[in-house]
Amino acid sequence: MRLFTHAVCNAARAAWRESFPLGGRDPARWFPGHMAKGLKKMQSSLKLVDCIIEVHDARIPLSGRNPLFQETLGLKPHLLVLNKMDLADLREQKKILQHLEGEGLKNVIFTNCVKDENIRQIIPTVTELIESSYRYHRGENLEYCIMVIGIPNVGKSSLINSIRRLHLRKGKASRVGGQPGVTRAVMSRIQVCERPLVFLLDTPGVLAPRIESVEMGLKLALCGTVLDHLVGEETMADYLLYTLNRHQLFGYVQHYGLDSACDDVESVLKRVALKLGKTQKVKVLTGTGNVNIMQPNYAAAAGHFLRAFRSGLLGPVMLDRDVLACCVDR
Ligand SMILES: Nc1nc2c(ncn2[C@@H]2O[C@H](COP(=O)(O)OP(=O)(O)OP(=O)(O)O)[C@@H](O)[C@H]2O)c(=O)[nH]1
Repeated sequence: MRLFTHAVCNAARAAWRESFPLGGRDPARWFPGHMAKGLKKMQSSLKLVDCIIEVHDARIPLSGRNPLFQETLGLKPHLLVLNKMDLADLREQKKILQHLEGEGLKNVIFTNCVKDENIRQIIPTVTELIESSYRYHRGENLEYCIMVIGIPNVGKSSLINSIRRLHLRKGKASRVGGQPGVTRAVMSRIQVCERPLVFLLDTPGVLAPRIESVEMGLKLALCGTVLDHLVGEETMADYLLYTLNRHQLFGYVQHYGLDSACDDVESVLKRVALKLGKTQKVKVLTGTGNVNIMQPNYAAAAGHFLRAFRSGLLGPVMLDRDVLACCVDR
């Protein structure tokens, strides 16, 4: 423990990169441009639904949402669910809510689908929202149909399963997976509650057609909304390291048994690889011919570093801290 405290003190004194080298990267190449079909299908199902639940990742509450959702599906009452709250640093929750309210989003709930946290609030909130939006009482026997939308891998299917588990005590109805793109089509209605009678529609994740900046692209990639190999695991690991250091989140030092925090991704990944025994034989040409040497497997180490972050082992993170810092307190 003393060792770790010492390492953190060293880290706090160290000079971290002020910015991340973004030049030459083209996020347009990371994000697939074939999601328009899903959005069209969602639009055509819109007449069947009373309300929209938009799920987004609580680690990026202010960025990366698809603006087309508001444009094409914005006619219906809208609840924003910021999921994966267990992985997010929510110390500035009030500021986040203020900022979202400024954008016209008054109905926001933070959830954790793994532990069913705050899930109980969803049905009463949406039914109240529907009743107040349509300004008439729909009666006891009517059913509600709600479409669940969002970018890939934010937990749309998990949310549906979680609501269903809580209200109906039934198992999974929608497929869940750690990779983006598990749900590929707008699904048929899934009953999630008996009283009131509520059906949810699961939909495929739809990313914005254009990513505003490289940094936003990297944040979206860290949250797993795009396949890692399209961005490059080592680039993502470097951006993760940069973010953790700037936020003074030095959990990775202890997690990987490093001597101190460090801003050089190659050194960190080398230590990660050695600790995990992830080394590989590489042929090197020397004056006496080819010799085999053992080298750290940087790709495997980067993958491990990303998985540790995504499962919360490196501590909760707020990737939108820079955006929040620009928000004016009201
Ligand atoms: N830690 C944590 N993980 C979650 C939470 N909700 C979902 N997950 C995980 O996130 C991953 C994606 O969940 P899905 O429910 O498949 O996400 P989706 O939005 O339906 O994904 P697509 O089908 O790609 O659009 C899975 O590995 C889930 O177990 C949460 O609240 N906390």
